[in-house]
Amino acid sequence: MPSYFTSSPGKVILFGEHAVVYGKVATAGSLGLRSYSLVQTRTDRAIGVSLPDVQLTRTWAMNDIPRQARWEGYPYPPPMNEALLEQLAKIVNLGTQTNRSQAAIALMYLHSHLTTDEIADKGYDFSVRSNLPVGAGLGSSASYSVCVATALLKLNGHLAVGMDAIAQRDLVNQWSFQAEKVIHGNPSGIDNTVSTFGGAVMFKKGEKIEPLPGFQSLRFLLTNTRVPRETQVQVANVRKLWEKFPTVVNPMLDAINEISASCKDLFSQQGLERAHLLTQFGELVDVNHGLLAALGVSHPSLEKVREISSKLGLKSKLTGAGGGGCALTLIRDDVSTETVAVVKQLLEAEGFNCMETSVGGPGAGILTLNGPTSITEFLSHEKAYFEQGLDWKYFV
Ligand SMILES: Nc1ncnc2c1ncn2[C@@H]1O[C@H](COP(=O)(O)OP(=O)(O)O)[C@@H](O)[C@H]1O
Ligand SMILES: C[C@@](O)(CCOP(=O)(O)O)CC(=O)O
Ligand SMILES: [Mg+2]
Repeated sequence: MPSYFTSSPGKVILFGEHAVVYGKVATAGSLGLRSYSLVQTRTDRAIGVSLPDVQLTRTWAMNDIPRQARWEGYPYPPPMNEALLEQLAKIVNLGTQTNRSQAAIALMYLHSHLTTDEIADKGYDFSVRSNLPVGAGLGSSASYSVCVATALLKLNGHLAVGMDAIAQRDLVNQWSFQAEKVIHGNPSGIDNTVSTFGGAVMFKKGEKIEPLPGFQSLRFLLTNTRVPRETQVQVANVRKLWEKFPTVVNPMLDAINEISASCKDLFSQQGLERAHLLTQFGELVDVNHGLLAALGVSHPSLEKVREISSKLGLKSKLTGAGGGGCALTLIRDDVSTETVAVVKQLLEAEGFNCMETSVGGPGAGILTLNGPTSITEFLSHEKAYFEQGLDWKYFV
């Protein structure tokens, strides 16, 4: 049996986080930071799981994990099975609401549906490591979910030869959304969609994504405040505010929707000077942050990023669920290298972690290797190893 490496990117939400959960439009792009997974069969009917980023190494006996009978629409996901989730939480037995347990339950939920008799008879090892910070707003959960979905679909032969690239990615996207549901509760689907398909897009729940050409040329500084937070908690807090004051919150969500619409207008205006485009983009960044702060998802550390960057004339907003995690700062073309260096220095002096990035790279990919590979070797190599001259298939 071959081994499969899979890889999928994190994402950055430029406009529209939280509002997107309520059916509003959001704008997002894939990041250069990615997660990588390795899956390969065993011979002893066990599932070996190694997730070093959440400190989990554990082996389960195949017979201990229930498998679902085939359902209508197989292999596309059936509606979420809450009873199965509860059952898996007990079997996995890693506590509730911990990073490790959510990751393991999401994996087992997909395993339960996708594992064929042939693979169940052998067992498999599954391992993930990521270059993304976990729980910082860059979509590590979605990137992890896409790796799980791609690996299990491929291992079990569901990404059949002859299935076209779009259909394959659609299947991966649907299953990674299920895994995101296990981790987040009520995700919009934007993170797994961007991680699966890559690129820079406008996203609205239930609609086809719309590519945004031109975004690849934008430069951003990402600042991880290192203040931990969980997406699930931030999303639930916004929900409480919305339930309490719907007439106040709904217009705010509508306003956020219009930010993505205005952004799209900016990029489609013929002849608009780039300097003007970037200035206006920065103004939208500012407005979006203000609305998110009003929804209660900012944090003193995120306000600190805004204070420091605005002193040097730069616009920042929180990105992802907020409450800590990462902020995004637009680097206009006229901003000098020295200015960027000063901002970074000031932010890092606060204990934050900065990186420059652009958005819109490739989505999920698979690399098929012949014969077994050592997981230890896999885990000891950094990202570069996987990108050196290897024939990744991005389903295209
Ligand atoms: N590399 C990884 N290995 C295992 N689980 C991961 C990994 N990255 C993310 N996760 C899962 O995703 C959760 C974090 O998701 P979330 O709170 O949505 O933050 P983020 O903004 O990073 O997506 C973790 O608790 C864990 O369950
Ligand atoms: C807040 C939200 O819009 C994005 C969450 O992103 P992250 O998990 O913080 O990377 C939630 C969602 O869209 O499901
Ligand atoms: Mg997430």
